[in-house]
Amino acid sequence: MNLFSTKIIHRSIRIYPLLQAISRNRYCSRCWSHSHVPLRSTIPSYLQHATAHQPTLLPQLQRKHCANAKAPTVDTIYALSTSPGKAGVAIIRISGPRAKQVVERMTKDGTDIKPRQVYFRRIYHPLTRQVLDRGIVLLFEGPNSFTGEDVIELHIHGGNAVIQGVLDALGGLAHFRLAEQGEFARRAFDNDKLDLTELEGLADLLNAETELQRRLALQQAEGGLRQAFDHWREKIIHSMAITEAVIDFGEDENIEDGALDEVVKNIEELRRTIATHLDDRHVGEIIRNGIHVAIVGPPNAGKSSLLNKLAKREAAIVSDIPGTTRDVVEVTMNLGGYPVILSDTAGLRESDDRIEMEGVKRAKARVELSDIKICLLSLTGFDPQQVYIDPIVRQVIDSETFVLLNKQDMAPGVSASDLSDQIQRETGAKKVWCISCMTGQGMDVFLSDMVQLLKTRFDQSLASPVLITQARHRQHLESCLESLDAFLVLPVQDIVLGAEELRQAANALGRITGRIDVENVLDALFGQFCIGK
Ligand SMILES: Nc1nc2c(ncn2[C@@H]2O[C@H](COP(=O)(O)OP(=O)(O)OP(=O)(O)O)[C@@H](O)[C@H]2O)c(=O)[nH]1
Ligand SMILES: [K+]
Ligand SMILES: [Mg+2]
Repeated sequence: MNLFSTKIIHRSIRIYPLLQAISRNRYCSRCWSHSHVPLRSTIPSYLQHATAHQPTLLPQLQRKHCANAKAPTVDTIYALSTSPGKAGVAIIRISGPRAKQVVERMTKDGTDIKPRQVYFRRIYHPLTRQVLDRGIVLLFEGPNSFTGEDVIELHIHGGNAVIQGVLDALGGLAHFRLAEQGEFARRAFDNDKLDLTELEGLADLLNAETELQRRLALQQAEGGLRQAFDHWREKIIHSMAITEAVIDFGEDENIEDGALDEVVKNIEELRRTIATHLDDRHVGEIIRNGIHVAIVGPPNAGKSSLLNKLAKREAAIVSDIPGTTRDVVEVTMNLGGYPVILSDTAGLRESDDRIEMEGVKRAKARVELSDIKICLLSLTGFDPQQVYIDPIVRQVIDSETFVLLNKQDMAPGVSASDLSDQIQRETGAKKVWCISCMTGQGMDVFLSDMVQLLKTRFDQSLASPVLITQARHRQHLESCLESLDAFLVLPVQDIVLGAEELRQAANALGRITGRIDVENVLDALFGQFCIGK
């Protein structure tokens, strides 16, 4: 069966509907890869590819995937999906072609089980018929399950012997085996239930420590990024189909005038969209990884005292000896829902002590890497008439720095607000507060102001549905942008090169969602999952 013969194509009055068909069918619907189709291919040749890969064109052909797609899995896998250890309830998840056997062989009357309904059943050993436990049995029939295969969940009592008994019994069934780390998620990916960004979102959701990280991860796990990236990729692929049709047939033959102008216009628009998303001040990545806040300042200002106060534990050594802290001391904390990684650093000063100078070097390096810089100064012996800040400290204060004047308890006569204003003017810092780590004075105001500042800095960007959360996404988006730019500067005659640039751009987006070149990313990703996920 040849749906579109070359003859029909040449005779077609309007090539656009056909181009749409091509742009849909030309790329393997499974992997969206196009690399195995020669660039200067004829329409029949890509229809040949399309029919082999696109079941809607030739339903009698079994759905065949190209090399990027996975072979069907055979083993049925099982694992404890809840945390190991004693608990009220434990959930064992089973996925694979033989999953239903669990119901048939390990419960009585197993045959009457309907998908997505809850059954309270005795659970038996399939061979000895010994009762292992009583619990809930749930069936999710493929493809409407997490993995896309038949999935059984057994909710049993969370005692070690019960769990082990049921796991051992499952191991006794033929073609059943314990799942590897992240294998359930892997099957979900292989069965097109999730793309790479959704998997990454899922991993982040399991690791989320704060409200904001949870929100961000959930948005991504639900396909927020996939939709955007796929949509952009489709736009490029559509433009590519038109470009290649022009290569094959020339703009004069049956192709609407200005087809290429339309392509250029679309690509320019897409370029702007992607550039806007890249210009996001790294908000998504910062929230995902934690906001790095560095505390710097002269020795004995109370930096370690501040860190301990905020962390609510004695994480760093405090003493009245200047130069106590040498290494960078890090604590993670939740500041009003924002994930913060707070670093205490060595006091900045010139010294003959080699180890202390190494500490100073590390302090400066940490300041460079931080998203937010807090410079702590001591009010002991501070003379408001003649403010002196050591040049080595002054160097790190810029218009983005927050200054904290500590030990307010040691300067009782000084007006906090007047002094803050004065120091702000003199140093050009972003904002100045007076506090005391000893008495807790001024601490509430400082913390609520900080949360407000974080809100101002992050919340607007966080509302965006397409937030780049990983360096990996940024890298591929940048290379996509580079290819689009290269396409846009090419003269019209270089249309063959232009099509190649578009292909590169589409591939770059495909790498984000895992349509192509995914193996190395997958290995790293599945390592983050536990056995039962
Ligand atoms: N009176 C008073 N003393 C404080 C306050 N904060 C810290 N101190 C004291 O100041 C001294 C130095 O505190 P640290 O926290 O070790 O100071 P640091 O800035 O980490 O010092 P280095 O690590 O040596 O750079 C200690 O004796 C603290 O108890 C405060 O608010 N008021
Ligand atoms: K100290
Ligand atoms: Mg210290």
